[in-house]
Amino acid sequence: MDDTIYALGTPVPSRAHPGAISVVRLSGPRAAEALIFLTERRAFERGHSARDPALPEPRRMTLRSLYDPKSGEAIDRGLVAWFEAPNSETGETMAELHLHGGRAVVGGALEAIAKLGFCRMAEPGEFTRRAFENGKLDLTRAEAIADLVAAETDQQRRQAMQQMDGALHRLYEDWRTLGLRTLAHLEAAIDFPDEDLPPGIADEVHAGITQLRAEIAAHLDDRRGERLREGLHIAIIGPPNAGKSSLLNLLARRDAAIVSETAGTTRDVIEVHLDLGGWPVVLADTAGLRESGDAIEQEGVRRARARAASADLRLLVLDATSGWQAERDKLVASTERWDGARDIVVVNKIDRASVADADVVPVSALSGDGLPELLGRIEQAAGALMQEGGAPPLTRARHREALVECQASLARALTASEIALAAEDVRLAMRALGRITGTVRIDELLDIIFRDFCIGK
Ligand SMILES: Nc1nc2c(c(=O)[nH]1)N(C=O)[C@@H](CNc1ccc(C(=O)N[C@@H](CCC(=O)O)C(=O)O)cc1)CN2
Ligand SMILES: Nc1nc2c(ncn2[C@@H]2O[C@H](COP(=O)(O)OP(=O)(O)OP(=O)(O)O)[C@@H](O)[C@H]2O)c(=O)[nH]1
Ligand SMILES: [Mg+2]
Repeated sequence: MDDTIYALGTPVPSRAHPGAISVVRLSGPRAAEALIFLTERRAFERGHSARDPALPEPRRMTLRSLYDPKSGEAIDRGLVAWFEAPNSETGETMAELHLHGGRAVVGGALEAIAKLGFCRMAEPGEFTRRAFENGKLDLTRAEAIADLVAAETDQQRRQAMQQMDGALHRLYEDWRTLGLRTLAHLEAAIDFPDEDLPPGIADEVHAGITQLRAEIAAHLDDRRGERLREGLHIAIIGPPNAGKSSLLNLLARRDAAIVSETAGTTRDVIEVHLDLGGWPVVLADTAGLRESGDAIEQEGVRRARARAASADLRLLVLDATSGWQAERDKLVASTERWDGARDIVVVNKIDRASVADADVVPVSALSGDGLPELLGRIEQAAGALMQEGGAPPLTRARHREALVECQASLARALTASEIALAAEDVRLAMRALGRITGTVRIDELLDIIFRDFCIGK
């Protein structure tokens, strides 16, 4: 944390995408000093102090030339700003160089900083990690920043923003406060072993733990957040040759899957990522469902069934020209987790046979007829699955694991044979909760979390 770190905060400029502007950020005790040496020609040789009046007012963008500290050559003329600790993103002194985009400018600026000899390149996520270390944000907010940068759809961005505002942090800290209050009751009872528990305390402890368990259980059941981060999984299933791959290509607007008149063309699961009405979707095409003597096709059918079972939503695609009602009844009955109220039956090839049935969505993957209606139905089903409630959703496997551990400890506390053991279980449960927000810090965990960030974040 004593180091002054620096990194390019914008994408690496390439020949194809030089970028109009590139931003380099520095953070640490010598960031302001670096800015002086970079913006005052020859100051580096002469020597200068961070208190030098040549620094612009903090938080004020100022147009300056940027010089190589060794040669004195001008590298660029751009806007610079600095932030005085602790009033910055990281809580440390920070400086920003807003350069012209382009590889030579950015390369020259990074080299110039390196030549100062007292700054080093930042590790992935190191800026955000410093913000965490300096108490600017908790781990759930730090993770929300990574999610915000990764967000590709409106709904993903909304969720990340909600988490960045501290919605999850508040939820988990409120639970911890409740648990710690219960723990205090238990500890009071241990400290006075000769006395009976005051009347009502045992009930209060029991009620507190039970309430906590119920709230955490409801939160664990809520898959909205993880679905939104990872994408809603939709599986296209149906008999061979019904036009499943054709439909996937139509929805993806590209030739992602091979289409042919031969039944049994698709064997592997083929995934495409789509934005359907703001919902991130992972749409999967699968092998046609039929009994087959071919071992490879059989494996494809096994994968298709597995995908149908694990998906959040299923599209059953049938062929309008060949007894689709009987096929539908058979496949609906044999598909695990089929939900008549939510999953969608699509009857394809209506360019060749008309379909009048209010319970199915008629389409032609060939002509595109019925596509708007199908998209409407999918968005409606996605909306129902992701229905926004008041409580912020669980968003990460890391949080889920800690909450599952918390639940197990609370369950043990309820059945513990001694008060001291119950107290220890509640203490463990609260440690698990504290790990989510970082209130209980574990260095290895921090390494893992911030390693997944991009450099410069
Ligand atoms: N130029 C620029 N744009 C950027 C960033 C940046 O670092 N530089 N950010 C990088 O992520 C994001 C903004 N995040 C920021 C978070 C906190 C502070 C900050 O100065 N916080 C102070 C003062 C708060 C205030 O004035 O209300 C503080 O917390 O004490 C700045 C940027 C997005 N845009
Ligand atoms: N007339 C007509 N033909 C279609 C339509 N959709 C698909 N086809 C044709 O039906 C045949 C099968 O299409 P695919 O998309 O490969 O069918 P599939 O369900 O993926 O088949 P498998 O991968 O073998 O299970 C191809 O010859 C397509 O051109 C449609 O809406 N109308
Ligand atoms: Mg296919």
